[in-house]
Amino acid sequence: RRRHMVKLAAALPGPREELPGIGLAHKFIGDTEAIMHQLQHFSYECMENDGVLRGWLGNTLFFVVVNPGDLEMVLKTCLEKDDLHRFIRTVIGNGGIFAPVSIWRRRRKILVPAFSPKVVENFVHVFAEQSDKLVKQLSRCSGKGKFQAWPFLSTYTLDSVCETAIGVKINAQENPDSPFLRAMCDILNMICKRIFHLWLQPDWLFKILPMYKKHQECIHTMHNFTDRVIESKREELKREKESKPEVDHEFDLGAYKKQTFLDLLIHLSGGERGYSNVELREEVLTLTIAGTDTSAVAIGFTLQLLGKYPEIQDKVYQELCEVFEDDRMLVKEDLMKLKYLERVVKESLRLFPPVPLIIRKVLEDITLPSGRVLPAGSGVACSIWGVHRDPRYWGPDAERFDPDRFLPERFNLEHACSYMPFSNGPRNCIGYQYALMSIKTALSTILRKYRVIMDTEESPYPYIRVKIDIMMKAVDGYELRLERRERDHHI
Ligand code: HEM
Repeated sequence: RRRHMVKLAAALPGPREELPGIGLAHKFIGDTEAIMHQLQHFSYECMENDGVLRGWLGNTLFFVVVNPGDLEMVLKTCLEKDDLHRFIRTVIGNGGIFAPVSIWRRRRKILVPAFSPKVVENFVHVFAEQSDKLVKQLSRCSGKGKFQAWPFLSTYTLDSVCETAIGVKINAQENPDSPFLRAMCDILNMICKRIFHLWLQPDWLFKILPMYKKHQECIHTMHNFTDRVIESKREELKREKESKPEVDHEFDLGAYKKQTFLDLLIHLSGGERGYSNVELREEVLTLTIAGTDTSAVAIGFTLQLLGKYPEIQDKVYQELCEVFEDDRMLVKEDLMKLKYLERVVKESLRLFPPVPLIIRKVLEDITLPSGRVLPAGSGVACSIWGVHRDPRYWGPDAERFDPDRFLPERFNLEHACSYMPFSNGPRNCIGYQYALMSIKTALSTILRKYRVIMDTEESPYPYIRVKIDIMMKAVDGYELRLERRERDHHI
């Protein structure tokens, strides 16, 4: 099988920097900014090689793919996640996102109705309340020069996810030192180090390092917190059932409109005979991890882009003035009206996708629509960063920040996979509508109150230094300045 793999690999172009024996491993020893830079570099090299590039990492064979036709096939047929994801399983076990396909199928089926638009739009009031808190927190920094927006944005998304997923107000925005938040940040950082630093990968070695103790403490904190919430929810449901035995407990989405994901998962999986407490914890933690940093990153990049291009920010503000005639809280009907803001967010997700690449495993040889063959046993890195910036599909000004490319009359992509910040196919992001609502609510609330100021970008091609930290994040922690809008109480 290995000989077969080597033979097929040799038929495809590889990067110039490959060394015998170690392949490209020497290219990934730098910090997370250097690693992201390499990944971008391979994506561009991949574009030059007709959309597919191979590379060895030690003994493991990987392919980078940016051809949208090929990507569609990979995302449809290769559903198994790469082994690198095993490090995150120490926290979320078999939670949907990285679970083996055999477990994932059932869990996805249960999760789909919980994310139906009818359920998700009922969370908008949570996003609006949390955005209001965010704006209050930001007032401490407005008019006081540059500051890092990241701690404000990530606590906004964590508070929103915790309230909608488990119904608990953890108040991370007011208490950024909360043990759960600290544990989540620390564990994600350690997992990222393990993914990219080969020497931290063997379990036996990792267990004797000082980092291991902290790793276990973080897991304990996160599991303990979630377990307590689940136990109290079980008791609440039991009490409810005892007090109203005559009520029909059959599941009805309409009746559960105001419920959290935890309520929905208990009911959709079959109530007392459904998910065990461990399965519930795995699913809840998956949603927390999948939904927190991703949306915060998207808000951060969009704010920085608007700071760099004030004329685009003015247009967003204009639209906000038209939709909000006074200083009221956002309601779900407003979101549909914010069409320009939506184009801005989509364009920001195109140039700065929070998940810049997805890695899947090839279990059987596959022949791609472009004719290339990926051998069984290899890994495929689907480069979202690459496909979003390929001039072949986005034109010669592919790297220009131009929200109007999403105008219905201009947006006519040949391939669905040319734009896929939320991935594509059966394992795509289940939370994309939730994410867009949360992002638009936060941005519209911030931008009604404040003007974002950055050094304006002379070039139409925005440059932001980025690193890979599970998600792709700005190196500077989303540094910007805020200035209060003069007519803040009456827009
Ligand atoms: C801007 C924000 C977000 C981005 C860019 C994003 C991106 C992604 C991507 C690219 C994947 C697919 C990975 C793959 O194909 O292998 C994914 C999966 C997933 N996302 Fe998101 N996501 C975002 C927000 C959210 C939110 C808010 C939630 C939940 C509250 C969420 C829950 C999930 C889950 C559960 C999966 C796993 C789906 C499965 O394997 O069946 N995401 N996300």
